[in-house]
Amino acid sequence: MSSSDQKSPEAQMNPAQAAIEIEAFRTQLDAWSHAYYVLDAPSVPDAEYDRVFRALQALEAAHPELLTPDSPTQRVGGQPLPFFTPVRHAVPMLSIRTETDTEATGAQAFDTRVRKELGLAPDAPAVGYVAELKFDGLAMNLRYERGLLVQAATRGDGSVGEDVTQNIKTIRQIPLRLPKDAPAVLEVRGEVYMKRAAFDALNEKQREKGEKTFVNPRNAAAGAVRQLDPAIAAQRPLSFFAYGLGEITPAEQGGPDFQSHFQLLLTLKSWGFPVAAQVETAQGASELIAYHQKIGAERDQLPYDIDGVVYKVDSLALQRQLGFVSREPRWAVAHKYPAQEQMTPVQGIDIQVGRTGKLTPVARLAPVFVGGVTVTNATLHNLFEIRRKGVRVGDTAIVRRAGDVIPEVVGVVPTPRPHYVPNFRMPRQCPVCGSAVVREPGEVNHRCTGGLFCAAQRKEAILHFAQRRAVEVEGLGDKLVDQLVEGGLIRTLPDLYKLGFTALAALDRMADKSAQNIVAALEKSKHTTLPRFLFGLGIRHVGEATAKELARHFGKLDAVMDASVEQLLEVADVGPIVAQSIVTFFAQPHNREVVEQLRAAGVTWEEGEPAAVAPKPLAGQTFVLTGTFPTLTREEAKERLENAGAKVAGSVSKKTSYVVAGEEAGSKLDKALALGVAVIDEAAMLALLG
Ligand SMILES: NC(=O)c1ccc[n+]([C@@H]2O[C@H](COP(=O)([O-])OP(=O)(O)OC[C@H]3O[C@@H](n4cnc5c(N)ncnc54)[C@H](O)[C@@H]3O)[C@@H](O)[C@H]2O)c1
Ligand SMILES: [Zn+2]
Repeated sequence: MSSSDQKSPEAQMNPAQAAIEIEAFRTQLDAWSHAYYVLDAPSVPDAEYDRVFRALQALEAAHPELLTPDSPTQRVGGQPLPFFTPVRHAVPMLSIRTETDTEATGAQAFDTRVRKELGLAPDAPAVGYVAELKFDGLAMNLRYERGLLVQAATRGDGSVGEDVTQNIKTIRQIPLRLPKDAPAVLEVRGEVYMKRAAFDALNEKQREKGEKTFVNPRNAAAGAVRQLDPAIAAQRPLSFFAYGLGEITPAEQGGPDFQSHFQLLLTLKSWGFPVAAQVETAQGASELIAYHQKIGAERDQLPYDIDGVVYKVDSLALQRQLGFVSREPRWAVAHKYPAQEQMTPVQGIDIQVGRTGKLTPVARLAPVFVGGVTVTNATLHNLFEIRRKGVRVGDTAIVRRAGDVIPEVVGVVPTPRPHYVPNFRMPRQCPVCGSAVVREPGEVNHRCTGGLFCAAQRKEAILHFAQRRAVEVEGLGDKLVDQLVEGGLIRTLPDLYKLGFTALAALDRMADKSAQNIVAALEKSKHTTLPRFLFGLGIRHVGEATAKELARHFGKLDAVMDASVEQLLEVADVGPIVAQSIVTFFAQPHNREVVEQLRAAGVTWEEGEPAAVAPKPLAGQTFVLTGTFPTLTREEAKERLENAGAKVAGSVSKKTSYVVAGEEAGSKLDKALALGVAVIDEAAMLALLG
């Protein structure tokens, strides 16, 4: 406490009141810690946890008689999970004191404290430090005996961690064997983390499968490390950085005689451990401040999350002299940056239409400072993510912004809603163009079907139409399309053919010669073919090959436009999803108008006669699928069979033509055998498909 007469609000509280407050804070922090450390599923952002943690620290400081050893402020981490073998650490794994001030003064405060503890005179030389990144992952103790990795353990509660050796062995960066000069016993400490790109890819995959996503890379890494199945851990790409030591053969017994932390890190590197390139030595507070600022500016560009930097006294002799307080060393401090996750109320949910027609729900937020910028909206990805995370208007969202990735809502803080709020629904019509919104079976995303007309999709539509494999307008690239659309010269595709030399030549950075070339290219593009034109319309799932088949089958554009799902299904290569997509596309009046305008603008092709319909090889046959196939997923097999005209049913009956059985086939196989239905494997099915 300062010597001033003014008492802090904590100190003014009477002891009974303080005891109640303290108890409430401890209960809250314990619950959050359990979710965070034990379940790997944080329920609030770190910033919120830290805020309550500091409030508890302040109360305990003002009322030291209420401090108990079981307080969250006195403990490290969480209980180890019972299904891992416990590992008692030879040297405890502690926490690091956090300098809460994210400004430069944080480094100053640390240096002042160190100098005071060491009893240095004001004119004594600057203290030597090492400055490192504070990786946002989980701490790991790697134990090597006679050069071999024998055990990897989590921090756990600091004294007892969990044996996760099998999972850690899947991290390629961690050496399994050390060079000859490594000591007989060596424990290396460092952080296991997941790179942001790996994390984004993992979540993207989870999202596509409609499965639960991870809140942040730390959480994903912790979940992977504390995974019972090493095969799953191996699929989650993890990385490692070394930053310190646990037990080591003493110098008297032939171990290395390190003098400084920096020397220790260099040696770890020489033994094959990854050490961050950003580790630096620094003299005194001013160089620490400079380091904090430099890394702060680079933070967004780093391929992994850091939540701050760590300063350590470099001399190991001075470290020993400074020693430890209950849960942290006195010779190190973490100096943070603005948090990458914050809480804020959701004020509304808007829909954004992307350039390919995907509808993305976006949370409109009360402005919040996160990851170094003020954020007012954050993506919710898709309807299923909203449902899974349980986000409704009025809820308090946890918003994450890391790197230059767009901010996202990773969850909500579970709090009761004061009144009933309906579940969010996706609109049935595109908010930009009014066309029908669809979601295909097995897909998580909703899409606008007005591809040719929708203002959100116009750039994409023009580029797709003008590409070489479609209606080819030579010289019409990305930049020019941007210029034309943003300058208001083109609203829909047919406007392309209204562009004259004068309008083009008037554009910025457009030479007369280039303008002439574009006019000529546009003229030339008017003579095209039906397959190119059909492909150029950008109908979802209609690629070049399908466009060719459609043209061959129907001969004329109008026949394609008016075809029913059944008629489309007769086309080789067209299954139910493609057929539905074509029908929906031409059911949008605006898409049809655009096609008419293109024809009116003079786009022509030679039409042909419809081809004689070759019956599909498996028309009239019914298949039932069961078990896991060696090469195809069930969905793929179904699609292939349906494209070939077969029906795929869910249960076996006398009418079933074939049961395709894979590994671990279930009761359907028994039924087929009982009814005498033909049972084939995947290879035989592929043979039938031809
Ligand atoms: N959101 C929640 O509900 C919740 C709950 C509990 C804890 N937390 C968060 O956990 C953190 C507190 O945990 P803590 O006590 O482990 O402290 P800490 O994680 O802030 O600091 C200690 C850890 O830093 C790591 N570290 C990274 N880089 C390092 C480096 N270069 N040198 C040394 N160590 C390095 C080590 O793993 C070490 O264990 C806080 O950020 C807190 O917000 C959050
Ligand atoms: Zn639209």
